[in-house]
Amino acid sequence: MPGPGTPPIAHGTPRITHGTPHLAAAPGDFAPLVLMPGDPRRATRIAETFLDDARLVTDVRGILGYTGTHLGEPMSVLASGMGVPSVSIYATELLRHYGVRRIVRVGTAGAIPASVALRDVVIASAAHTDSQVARLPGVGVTLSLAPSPRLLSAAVRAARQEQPDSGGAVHVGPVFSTDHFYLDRPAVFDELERRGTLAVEMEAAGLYAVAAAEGGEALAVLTASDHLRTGAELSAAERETCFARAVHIAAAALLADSGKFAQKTPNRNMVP
Ligand SMILES: O=P(O)(O)O[C@H]1O[C@H](CO)[C@@H](O)[C@H]1O
Ligand SMILES: O=c1cc[nH]c(=O)[nH]1
Repeated sequence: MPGPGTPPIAHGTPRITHGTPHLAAAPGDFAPLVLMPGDPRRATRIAETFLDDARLVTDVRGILGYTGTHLGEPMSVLASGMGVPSVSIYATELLRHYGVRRIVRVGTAGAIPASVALRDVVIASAAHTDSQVARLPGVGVTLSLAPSPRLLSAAVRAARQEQPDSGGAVHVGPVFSTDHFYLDRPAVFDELERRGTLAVEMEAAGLYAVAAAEGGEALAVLTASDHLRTGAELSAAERETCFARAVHIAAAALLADSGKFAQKTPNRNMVP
């Protein structure tokens, strides 16, 4: 308990003595560029297949984080868990305390319109949401949650440069980040589809909101793992493996003009 005269520790601004409340990594353990899948097992797979010399840097709550290099550039991968609160915690701690500059989510999503097929990639140029994360408390403002323009254009460039036989289509457009995985709301999806929304998932809006608040750059590159209209879906095993194209595009976006992202000094709140 704080003694008399001890300033209270605000919720969300913990006094850090060892890592952060949710990451056990030491200062400097994360690279400035981070790939962020939802699933910890996907984080391990990305570390094994996309990073050279990857080492585990955190495993608190089973949320696995690794750092290595990709094409010679330091790069990390950290799982986000599911939903806006979870991704917001990890993105905030990375950007605020570990000197991270860019985070690209590599997630799965449910396709909404018939034009998006299973295994297609969706680059989220905006994130609609039913989460409170889009509200600026007290001032009556709803935020437009959008990715970093630089990462978005780099991802689109990388998708255009793919080999013609590399798989299904790559789409660019708005997605819906919802707090509800199981709520059956066909009318909501009809309205969103009319407004050009390509897919539903659960984290992009939270990531974009945190990046805006913390001054970082973010993007979400999603793979359609199921289709809301047809009910078609990938197996759990395929969900784990079919994201390679999305990760290639995401890594290319992270590396855009990355020369300027030499490892930053970790935030002074971080006591080793
Ligand atoms: O596969 P990930 O990245 O976890 O993304 C999607 O899968 C989870 C739901 O099954 C949610 O996190 C949703 O956003
Ligand atoms: O959040 C998600 C992810 C995949 N498919 C969905 O329908 N929702």
